[in-house]
Amino acid sequence: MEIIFGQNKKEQLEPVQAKVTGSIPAWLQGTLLRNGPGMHTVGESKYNHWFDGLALLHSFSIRDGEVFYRSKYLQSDTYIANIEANRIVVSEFGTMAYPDPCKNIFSKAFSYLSHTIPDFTDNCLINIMKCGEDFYATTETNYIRKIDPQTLETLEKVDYRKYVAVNLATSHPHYDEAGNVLNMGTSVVDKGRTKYVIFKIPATVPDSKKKGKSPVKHAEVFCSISSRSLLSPSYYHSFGVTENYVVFLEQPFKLDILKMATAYMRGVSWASCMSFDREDKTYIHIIDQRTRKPVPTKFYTDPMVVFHHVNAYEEDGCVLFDVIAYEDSSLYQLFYLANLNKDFEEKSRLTSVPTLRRFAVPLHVDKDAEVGSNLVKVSSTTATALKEKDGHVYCQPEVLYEGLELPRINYAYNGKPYRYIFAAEVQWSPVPTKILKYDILTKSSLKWSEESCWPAEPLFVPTPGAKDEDDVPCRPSRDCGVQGPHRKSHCQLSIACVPEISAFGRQTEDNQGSTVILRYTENLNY
Ligand SMILES: CC1=C(/C=C/C(C)=C/C=C/C(C)=C/C=O)C(C)(C)CCC1
Ligand SMILES: [Fe+2]
Repeated sequence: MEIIFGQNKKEQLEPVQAKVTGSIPAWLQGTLLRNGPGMHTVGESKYNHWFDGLALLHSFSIRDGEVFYRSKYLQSDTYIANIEANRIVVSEFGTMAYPDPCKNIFSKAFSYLSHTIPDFTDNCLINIMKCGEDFYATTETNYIRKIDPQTLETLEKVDYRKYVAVNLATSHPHYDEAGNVLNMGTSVVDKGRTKYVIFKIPATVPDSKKKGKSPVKHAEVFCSISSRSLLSPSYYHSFGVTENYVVFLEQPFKLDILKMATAYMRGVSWASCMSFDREDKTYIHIIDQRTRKPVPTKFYTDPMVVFHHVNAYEEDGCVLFDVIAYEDSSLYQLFYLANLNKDFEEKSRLTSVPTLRRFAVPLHVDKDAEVGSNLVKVSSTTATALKEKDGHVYCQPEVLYEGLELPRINYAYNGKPYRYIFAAEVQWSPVPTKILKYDILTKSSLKWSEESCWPAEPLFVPTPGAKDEDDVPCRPSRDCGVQGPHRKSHCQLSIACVPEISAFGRQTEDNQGSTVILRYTENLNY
């Protein structure tokens, strides 16, 4: 296992034809871009954490039932500095590194309170973001890297801070129908304030301003929320949107800015500056997109750790939102490469299973409502919101499903009432072995798995012109190749099962690496 996780992956610069089992429907055309860590050893030095690895870009070009795969390392300043020095010289999430004294491009790694935050890595390994016609590799620092989606070449480095004051930003932005990007970031100790900043990147730039301008240069602050604490803002990996609101969880999984400011001197990683406070609460901020202001009521729930929001929508005066939640922050712990050893499947166990929780937040709190009464009047959920003496509202979720991560939806339903979640099934081990289609209405699920296969984040691709949320209209023997009496379920799931972070892993017999497979899951066992 250690070999599979920690082994440096070879680039595949020339497109190679993938072996396709089953048949890919004729309408599934285009290029799927993926990102993830690919190199964990440089010279003699090794990263400590799987999320530290140097970004390897993957592309799957799908046309006429054929798939061509290629991959290329992101030529970030971090990658180039490491390769030139033949050792790790830039700090990542779980590894503190010291620059080459001669070429110290990332040398300003500590400073004082007004410039508390050091210069971070541009090893953009987490996701790919589309801004207008441009594609960017992203991580959670202030840097993003433009890439060429065809050749996977690395283009310019963009520093968000030039346009919006954020030191950190999520890798899970939202997109509206026109392709405008909505993202969130944290601005640390800026003019005496630490705040969460919601910002927009327009999909298109007005003609007059077009010359050489990428949409990111037109990023604008949409609104901001003060952090509860100047020196310990919450860590967050994603957020939710409905048609009119933004949902932000200020969770008790926090960054300690003073620890971060001294981490370089103390020789400890950024990860060691994050902690989960199980005595604290999770604050739920609901921001009205029309007024650009938070709904004034203080909503909160029990302490939890959320990485992925699934979806959110408005119903009967409430914002309903679904998240994958943990009881603590042990997930990050498991991805230390030292833990991903041979006994990993037995020994490396989560201390809580990721659960799908639905929250209901009442938008208008009746002043006359009795203390202790449930303000949620939505019949579709058992989630509650109890009014308290001080006017605060305590939200308790409905647990919908236990054991899933890497959730995706039909994105046309983002922010809207929806029914289906596509995810990876995760029980006690952080490595998924099944793909899941969860039906929120019937609370039932369908699963796919195959021996020695580790599926990654499944992507839902709707059939052009599809009517149902999960629809792949079935044209017997044409698209999905299934003969005889036809059930829609034969080809119901158009999942392109490919890696979210690192290559889709099929354990090879000699355990010497992973083969990339694109699998059209027409053989889901319903
Ligand atoms: C480098 C760096 C960071 C990197 C975080 C990363 C790389 C997070 C990856 C998260 C993933 C992949 C979550 C999946 O659920 C921080 C802590 C933001 C801040 C300090 C600098
Ligand atoms: Fe993620």
